Amino acid sequence: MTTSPHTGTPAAPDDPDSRVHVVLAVKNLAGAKSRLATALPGSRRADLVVAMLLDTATAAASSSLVVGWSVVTPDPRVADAAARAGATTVSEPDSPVSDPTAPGGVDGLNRALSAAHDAVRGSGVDVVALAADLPALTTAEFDAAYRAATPTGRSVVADHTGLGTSALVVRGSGVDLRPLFGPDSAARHVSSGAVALTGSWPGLRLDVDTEDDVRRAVALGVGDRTLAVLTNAGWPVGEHRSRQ
Ligand SMILES: Nc1nc2c(ncn2[C@@H]2O[C@H](COP(=O)(O)OP(=O)(O)OP(=O)(O)O)[C@@H](O)[C@H]2O)c(=O)[nH]1
Ligand SMILES: C=C(OP(=O)(O)O)C(=O)O
Repeated sequence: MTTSPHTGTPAAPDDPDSRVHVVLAVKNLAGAKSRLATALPGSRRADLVVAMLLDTATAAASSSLVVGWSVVTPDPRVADAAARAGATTVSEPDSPVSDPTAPGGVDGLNRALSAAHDAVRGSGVDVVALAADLPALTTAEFDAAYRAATPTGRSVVADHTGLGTSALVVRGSGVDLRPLFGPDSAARHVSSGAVALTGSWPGLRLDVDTEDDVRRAVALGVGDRTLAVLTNAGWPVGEHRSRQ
């Protein structure tokens, strides 16, 4: 996306194929990345979630295909950071969960992504629902996955475990996102008609949930914000490679 660095306002698209809107969802920071609780204290985990979101979004939004990106979150710090980076922020949809600080479970994530899709559908864009924890994602991988996606319908990029979903791509007018994130979401997306994309995209597939995932991401090369948080937290980044 060609944007003003200060306002994030999309400029005139410089690629005739520019028509992609990216949507990302992040839950309340207090409950985020709980599987990293033994590796990083709460404040560092929160910093890491924000950093990974911004590194992920920056890699995607740097694509000439991308005309905009949205973040759905109930968390004011996430919303503020996303807006400053140029995102449209979408309000978290109402949840049947009574405690407003509790994440809405996977249904919360799917409701959030559907709300972001609803906000842009009808404007003629294709949509990529992207995991918000892909700090090794590259713009080239994002472009390749979008271009490999079926031109009319849904396509899915499984994560590096083969079980989860890194990206759900919707191309063509009138196609529903129908997000089915959660356990075994890759298989459930395929069962519901999404085409499984088979490209070799290690950064796109590497969603970071565990300590091992952090190590894998550092080995691949993470974005600047993620690297800074990990370095400040004393994480052994060693001879860090730049994200390619
Ligand atoms: N907006 C929104 N995002 C959500 C919600 N639930 C999950 N997410 C996001 O969806 C992605 C996957 O969520 P989870 O696997 O439940 O949580 P996580 O923070 O990645 O990791 P764990 O706490 O270790 O499970 C993360 O980016 C979350 O922040 C929700 O109810 N609303
Ligand atoms: C919810 C998902 O992601 P995570 O691996 O973060 O649980 C998913 O892959 O559907």
